[in-house]
Amino acid sequence: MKKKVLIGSRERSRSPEAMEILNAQGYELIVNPHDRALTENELLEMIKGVEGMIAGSEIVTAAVIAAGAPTLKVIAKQGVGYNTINVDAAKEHGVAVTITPGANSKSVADLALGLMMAIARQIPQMDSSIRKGEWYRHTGVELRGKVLGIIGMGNIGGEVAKRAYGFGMKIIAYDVYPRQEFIDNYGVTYLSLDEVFSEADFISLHAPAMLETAGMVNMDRLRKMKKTSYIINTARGELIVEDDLYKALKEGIIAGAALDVFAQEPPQNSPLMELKNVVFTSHAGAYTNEAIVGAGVMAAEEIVRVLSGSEAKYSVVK
Ligand SMILES: NC(=O)c1ccc[n+]([C@@H]2O[C@H](COP(=O)([O-])OP(=O)(O)OC[C@H]3O[C@@H](n4cnc5c(N)ncnc54)[C@H](O)[C@@H]3O)[C@@H](O)[C@H]2O)c1
Ligand SMILES: O=C(O)CC[C@@H](O)C(=O)O
Repeated sequence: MKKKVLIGSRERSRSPEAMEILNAQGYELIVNPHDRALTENELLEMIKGVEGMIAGSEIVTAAVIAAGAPTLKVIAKQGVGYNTINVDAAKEHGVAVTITPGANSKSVADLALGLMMAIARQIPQMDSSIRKGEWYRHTGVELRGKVLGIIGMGNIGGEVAKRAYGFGMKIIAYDVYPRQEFIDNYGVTYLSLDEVFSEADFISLHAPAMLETAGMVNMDRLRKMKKTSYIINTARGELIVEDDLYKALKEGIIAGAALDVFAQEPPQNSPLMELKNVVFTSHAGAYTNEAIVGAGVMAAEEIVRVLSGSEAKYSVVK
């Protein structure tokens, strides 16, 4: 009997290269027919009898993993933020969970810099004002000479530092594991979390969503920031207390924000939408042709490794 593999990732994040790798193994592919994340009910149906799964942004709950057991052997996240997968349940059922480190870091870093420039020069605001027939020149600020604070200096944080260094920014960072290569290559100075918040002109978040980071950007930290400073979040919505950010933006405690990720996606009736000093993108950091192919291929290779009896290369189940 053919081994079944569920492709959970939505249509536009699927790469033909990844599908070819799986097809070449003779697997039967069960494919998410939608251009959206599968719901829990859909997953509960589709996971039955499946041995491997490529996961996109859908939430893989304990119930879904239990419904896939004991056939399910591996869930390969096409991406790096595995807070969407119940890893404890996977461990309990002997299911490997893998990620694709580095595959989308350049794309996310490009977007973080794009957002930084968008808020520094008010690019979206000018675009919408011209469309209304106006001709208003916003005065912005240069990135050169400004202090960039990076929270979470891993693969994406490192790529952001590389780009910001090219722009002549001074880079400070907070990470639980400082890396010498970033000090040597981009002159990064590691500081405490509170020092980064008080010294930065721009803060870019790149830490994973976990107990220790949930709500790390709250009113206490926002009040430590300069009134002229900006915050950019391309990591996870859980890192920011959105009500506090709204208040800080509305009351001029900070100058602006750019958000690719939200506590609830898509955001529903968020007061942030009323504000002019915020720029939004739709969790699109990893949505480039290059990252989709890179991460898709890495995820497919993990499925093949595990289903052919080898060890996964990038397992997150300890
Ligand atoms: N917007 C998007 O589409 C998108 C795409 C990819 C990743 N992401 C998010 O970005 C995050 C980072 O991705 P990455 O590839 O750089 O991962 P990574 O593992 O390479 O880097 C994460 C860094 O955060 C550090 N860290 C861990 N705990 C911390 C803490 N309590 N405080 C500060 N730093 C801490 C780690 O030491 C590591 O250096 C992912 O977890 C994911 O949630 C978002
Ligand atoms: O939800 C997605 O498809 C993007 C995944 C991305 O956020 C990641 O963590 O790598």
